[in-house]
Amino acid sequence: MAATRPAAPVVIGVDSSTQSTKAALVDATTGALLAVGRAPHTVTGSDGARESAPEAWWSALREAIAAALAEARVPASAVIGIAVAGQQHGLVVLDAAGRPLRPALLWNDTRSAPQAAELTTALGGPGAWLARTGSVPVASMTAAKWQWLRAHEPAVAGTAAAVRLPHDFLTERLSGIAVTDPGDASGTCWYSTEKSAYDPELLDLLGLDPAVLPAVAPSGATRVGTLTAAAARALGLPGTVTVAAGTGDNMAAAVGLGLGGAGLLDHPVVSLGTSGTVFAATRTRPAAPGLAGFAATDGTYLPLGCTLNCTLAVDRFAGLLRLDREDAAPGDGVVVLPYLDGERTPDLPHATGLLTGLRHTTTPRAILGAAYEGAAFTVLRALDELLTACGLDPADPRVRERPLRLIGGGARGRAWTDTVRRLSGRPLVVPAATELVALGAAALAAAAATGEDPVALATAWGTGHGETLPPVAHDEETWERISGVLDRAAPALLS
Ligand SMILES: Nc1ncnc2c1ncn2[C@@H]1O[C@H](COP(=O)(O)OP(=O)(O)O)[C@@H](O)[C@H]1O
Ligand SMILES: O=C(CO)[C@@H](O)[C@H](O)COP(=O)(O)O
Repeated sequence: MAATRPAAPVVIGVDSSTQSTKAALVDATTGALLAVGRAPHTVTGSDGARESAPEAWWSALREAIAAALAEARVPASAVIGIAVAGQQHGLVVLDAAGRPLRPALLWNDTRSAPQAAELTTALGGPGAWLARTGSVPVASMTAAKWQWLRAHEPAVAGTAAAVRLPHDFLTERLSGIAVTDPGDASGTCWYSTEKSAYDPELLDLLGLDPAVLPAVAPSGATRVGTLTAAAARALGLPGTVTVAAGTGDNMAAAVGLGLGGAGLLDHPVVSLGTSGTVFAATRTRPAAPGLAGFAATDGTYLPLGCTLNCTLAVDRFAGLLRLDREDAAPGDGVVVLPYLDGERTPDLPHATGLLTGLRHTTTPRAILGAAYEGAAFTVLRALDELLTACGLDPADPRVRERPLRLIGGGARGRAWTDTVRRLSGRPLVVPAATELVALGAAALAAAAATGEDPVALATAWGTGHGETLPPVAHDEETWERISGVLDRAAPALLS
């Protein structure tokens, strides 16, 4: 019979993202990853709609934790803390008993684009929003989703006793406490990153009663309570387990990478998942119209660019072409703008995919390669915007030689890393740990249980360490070709 592990204290970091829940079981002292349990999510909807059932996230969380505990053969009594990091922005509306009134409207649901535009105008334009929230409303932001709900389902909006984000819905299921954190709150567009509090005038504008919102835990204060008796029973864990405030998935990834706000533009991060994101930790409050000016978990900031079409869109091209996702060649003059879900960066919510540059000699592999190029270009262009907003010249060789950290499911793929290297011309650091969001959540959980600093813990654990891939020549020809197609096509893709 195999020996069981000694019961050293462990923590659970949960990544409840768009496509799945991942639960990382981590040694609270060394940061060693003992096991990862997974459970898939279902996303429904077409023509811009994207919804998931919050109860299914709760079931997936239970399933993923049970799988991780079983795999590691760790006794439940060893668990001392838990934290949830979730996909950002989703609108969860609950009745007075905490039951969802309808499926959640997800971050990549673009039906709220008209409401985002109306909100932008109502406050006096992008500058007014940037000054208060750090972000201009786009379809992804929770405020736009709330307005969509008020316009299309007023009875549901009118009866909502609680309004939550995905991660704080789950945190409340665990702890019984209605609490969110500054990072995820900053993705609502009703939280002021200037004042570190909900903005009463914005709540008025949105007709939102503050009583339906969770409290915002102060920056850096991660402990909110312990498991409720019902949650402890459902998870098979002791009721003494500390529950942390948790955060949004991108903020948790920053914690997992040990990013905490000091001179951190040295290491901008590119995440390749359902969303393509680019972010960096900064000490100054960012404000650029094409970016989200999020707060981080610790009182610093996390300016971020986010695309709607990354790994899923490219996998769709591989499926259509009946190719393996790694069976791609450079685009060879073909340009794909893979905006199958509309797009957020650039703000083209009604866009559809575009394919141009075909010849008799074009191969399926080149079309797939062009899809990778189009998706990577869109993320990397947002990186240039981010660097510019932070006062850096993206073309400066001293800036170009700073490594990008590449994370998310796509970072495991050769075609992705090759394409990002070629289109960025930058060195890449690919962390050996694949579940940076869950590991960041685990650091938040360990910090909540022990009182230590989560970023310092993740740094000591070394979760961000990985192989450095040297730069390859920047493929300027492909970059300029895609850039030209996007500039010419954008007016047509607007409607
Ligand atoms: N080995 C791999 N090579 C390339 N892509 C991969 C690999 N494994 C997973 N992926 C991609 O990762 C994506 C999921 O990434 P993940 O960061 O977990 O997404 P999310 O957090 O949005 O749910 C899938 O859409 C898939 O395309
Ligand atoms: O909307 C954003 C960031 O602003 C997305 O990054 C979501 O947070 C979803 O993340 P993934 O499921 O792709 O990890």
